[in-house]
Amino acid sequence: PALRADVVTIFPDYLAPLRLSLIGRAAQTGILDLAVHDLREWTHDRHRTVDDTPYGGGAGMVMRPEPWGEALGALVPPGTTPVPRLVVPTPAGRRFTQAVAVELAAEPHLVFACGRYEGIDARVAADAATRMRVDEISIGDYVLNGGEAAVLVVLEAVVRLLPGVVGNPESLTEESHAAEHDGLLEGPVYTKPPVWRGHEVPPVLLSGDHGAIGRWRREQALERTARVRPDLVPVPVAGRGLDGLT
Ligand SMILES: N#Cc1c(-c2ccc3ccn(Cc4ccncc4)c3c2)n[nH]c1N
Repeated sequence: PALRADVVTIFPDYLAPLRLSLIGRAAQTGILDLAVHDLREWTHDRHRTVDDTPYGGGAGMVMRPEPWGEALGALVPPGTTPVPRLVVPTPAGRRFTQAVAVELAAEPHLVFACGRYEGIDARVAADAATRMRVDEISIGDYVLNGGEAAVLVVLEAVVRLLPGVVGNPESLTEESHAAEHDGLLEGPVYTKPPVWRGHEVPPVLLSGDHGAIGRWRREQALERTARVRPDLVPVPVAGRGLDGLT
């Protein structure tokens, strides 16, 4: 497979959508080797306890280190090659961006640790870091109840970049946030009919003049990016100007 992904969670059913559509097909065709594991497999008490009260007090519960240590030890036994990257979703992580998705898509093996409660005992990541790269990531500046939704987001963004997953790989270079699109947002898209409820498709798109169409699309991307995400608009670099961006 191009990518092996292990997901450890106390809610394995939450990852069921990964069996659908593009990601599901990638798993079916062997591009992706996906395994979802229930953390409680690595508990030994009658109640299969995965959490406990936080040292230092405070609200909520913290995930105990022992089950995680055993789970990661089972999934990444000493001597495992290639050494996987441990991806830990957390509100306190580095921002997950398309550039990070490209980085992760180059990895042969990813292990995802889905936390719940107030998070995972910090010693789990510290201990794992002695044996593998640990990447704490956040999918955005809003608060979720756990890491599972983040894993769905990250895996979708990563797997679609793998060769053979998306029908037309060219589409990956023309989309919003793609480096090949200078990180700009895409402009509007249209299909048949040429007029719908009185709304016309911009005539240039029906002109067959591919130079004019390319310029129009560029202009639309710049205009939309400046309006919706001014932070993404490239600034002219001294001496390089906006080559090709105007
Ligand atoms: N990625 C990502 C995230 C999360 C996230 C991820 C993992 C966990 C595990 C536990 N929680 C709950 C919690 C813990 C501490 N503070 C607030 C909420 C999580 C939230 N929230 N928002 C994001 N963008």
